[in-house]
Amino acid sequence: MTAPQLTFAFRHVLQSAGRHFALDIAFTTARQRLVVFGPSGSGKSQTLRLLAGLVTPQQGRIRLAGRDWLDTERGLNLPPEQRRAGLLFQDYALFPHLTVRQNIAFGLTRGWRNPSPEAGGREVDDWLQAFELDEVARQRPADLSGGQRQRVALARTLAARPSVLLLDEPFAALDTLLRQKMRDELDRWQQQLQLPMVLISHDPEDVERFADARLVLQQGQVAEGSDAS
Ligand SMILES: Nc1ncnc2c1ncn2[C@@H]1O[C@H](COP(=O)(O)OP(=O)(O)OP(=O)(O)O)[C@@H](O)[C@H]1O
Repeated sequence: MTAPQLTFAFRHVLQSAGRHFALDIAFTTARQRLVVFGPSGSGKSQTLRLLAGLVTPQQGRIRLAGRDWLDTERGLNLPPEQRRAGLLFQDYALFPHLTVRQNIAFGLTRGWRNPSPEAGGREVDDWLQAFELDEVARQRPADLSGGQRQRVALARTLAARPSVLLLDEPFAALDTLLRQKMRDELDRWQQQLQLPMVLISHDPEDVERFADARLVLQQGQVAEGSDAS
């Protein structure tokens, strides 16, 4: 039997301005692609932030691809840079002052504050070509279409050679046609690189396309968990 790709359990209470939200989730899957689904405010983004290590839960464990990332009982908590998660959010978070080439090179070189305009050499050339971005390599994000921006963001994420992809509504800002194209792109790259992937979405088509395993959240709890293996 194959070892589970991903297993996690969290208990975490968020508090601000007199409101609190409790997340209490446990899930295990042996599959590579997990879609986290659920209504607005059910705790999807918080789950992703906890997986990425941007937030530490009051209590929790995470094990991914044979490696422990977090075990609060043992005092283990790998910082985000050691988890090497490739994060992609719906607003893409591209650097507005850097060109397309520099944005991708930033993923590749991790830690360089200002990649030079020619940064990244051959490897960035390959990513530019793979995502059909050669012609806009010198443009800045503000001068790109939504689909181009999305491709830059995905190229930058993949160029950093992540150990896992954590994607928060990555297609939400795209029109239907582009969304379809970007789903194909992601599908292709995920399979080629064999990267474990956690994708958050409200969109049933994402579930249809990517959910080898599915986790449905409701008010911070597991409403339904299924693993197709
Ligand atoms: N710092 C905080 N303090 C208190 N509550 C918070 C905090 N951050 C988020 N929340 C609450 O946690 C809940 C879950 O938020 P989360 O962003 O994970 O939802 P979501 O399922 O991703 O929703 P959406 O689909 O709208 O993005 C929400 O009710 C939100 O108001």
